[in-house]
Amino acid sequence: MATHAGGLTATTAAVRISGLHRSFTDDRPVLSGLDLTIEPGEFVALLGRSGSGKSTLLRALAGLDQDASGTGDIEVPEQVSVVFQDSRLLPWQRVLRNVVIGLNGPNAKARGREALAEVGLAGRERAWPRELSGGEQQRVALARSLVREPQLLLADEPFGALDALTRIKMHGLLRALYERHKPAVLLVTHDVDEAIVLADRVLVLDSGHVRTERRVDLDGPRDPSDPRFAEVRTELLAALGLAGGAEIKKEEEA
Ligand SMILES: Nc1ncnc2c1ncn2[C@@H]1O[C@H](COP(=O)(O)OP(=O)(O)OP(=O)(O)O)[C@@H](O)[C@H]1O
Repeated sequence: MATHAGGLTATTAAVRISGLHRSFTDDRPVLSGLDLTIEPGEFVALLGRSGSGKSTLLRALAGLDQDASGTGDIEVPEQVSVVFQDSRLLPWQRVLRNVVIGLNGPNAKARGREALAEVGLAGRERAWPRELSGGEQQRVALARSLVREPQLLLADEPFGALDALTRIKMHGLLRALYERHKPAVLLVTHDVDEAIVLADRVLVLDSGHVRTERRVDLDGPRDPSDPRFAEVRTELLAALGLAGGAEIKKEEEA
C-alpha cells in the first residue's frame, strides 16, 4: 500500500480515504472532509455536477494533485493505473511501444501484444497513434493501463470524447476487461447510465463530500430499458438535483 498523506494502519481495502480536504483558493474548498473506502475488485462510479470535485478526487488518488493544497489520509495500492479522456499516447511512438513504455521484464513486448489483443487491436502493434480512431486510441490507453496489472484503475471520463455507439462498445470492453483482471475501479463520469451499466456502486459527490451512495444490484447484462434500471437512474438524477429528468429537459430547451 502507498500512503499519500498522514498515517493509516494497514488495511485490506484497495482505497481508504479519510477526512480529505482539497482547495485551490482560500475561499472555497473543493473537497471538505471526504471519506471513502473501495474494496479490492470493486467497481465504483463517481457522479457529480460539473465542478463538484470529481477530477480533483481522482487526481488526489493518483498523486497528481500538486496544484491543490489540503489535508487528509489517502491509502492506495502500489500498482495504480490512470486513464483520461484523451488517450495521452506519445505520437512519435508506435502503438506497441506506447503500451509497454516503462514496463520492465524480458517478456514486456509479449505482454504488450497480449494486452493489445485483449482490447481488439491485434495486428495494429506497428501503427502510429495518428492512424487510429479516437475509440482505438482509447483502447490502446486501456491496454497500456491493464498490462501493468493494476490493483486500482482510475478512469476520468475515459469515453467522454467518443460517439454514442463507440461508447456503448467501450462499456462492454471495459466491463469484460474488469471481469478478467478484477482491479478496483474508480470511474469518473457525467453519464448516469454509464455509471449504472458498469459499476457495482455509484457515488454522488456534492459540496465536497460523498452525499449519496447507491449499490447497483441488477443481475445479468444491464439494460437501460429495464424498469429497475430506470428506478436507479431516477434516484441518481434526483441526487444530482435533476429530479425526474425535468431539469435536464429544461436545460436542453434553453
Ligand atoms: N489546477 C486548478 N487550479 C485552480 N482551480 C482548480 C484546478 N483544478 C480544479 N480547480 C477547480 O476545482 C473545482 C473542481 O474541479 P474538478 O475538475 O475537480 O471538477 P469536476 O467535478 O471534475 O468537474 P467536471 O465534471 O466539469 O470535469 C472547480 O471549481 C475547478 O475550477
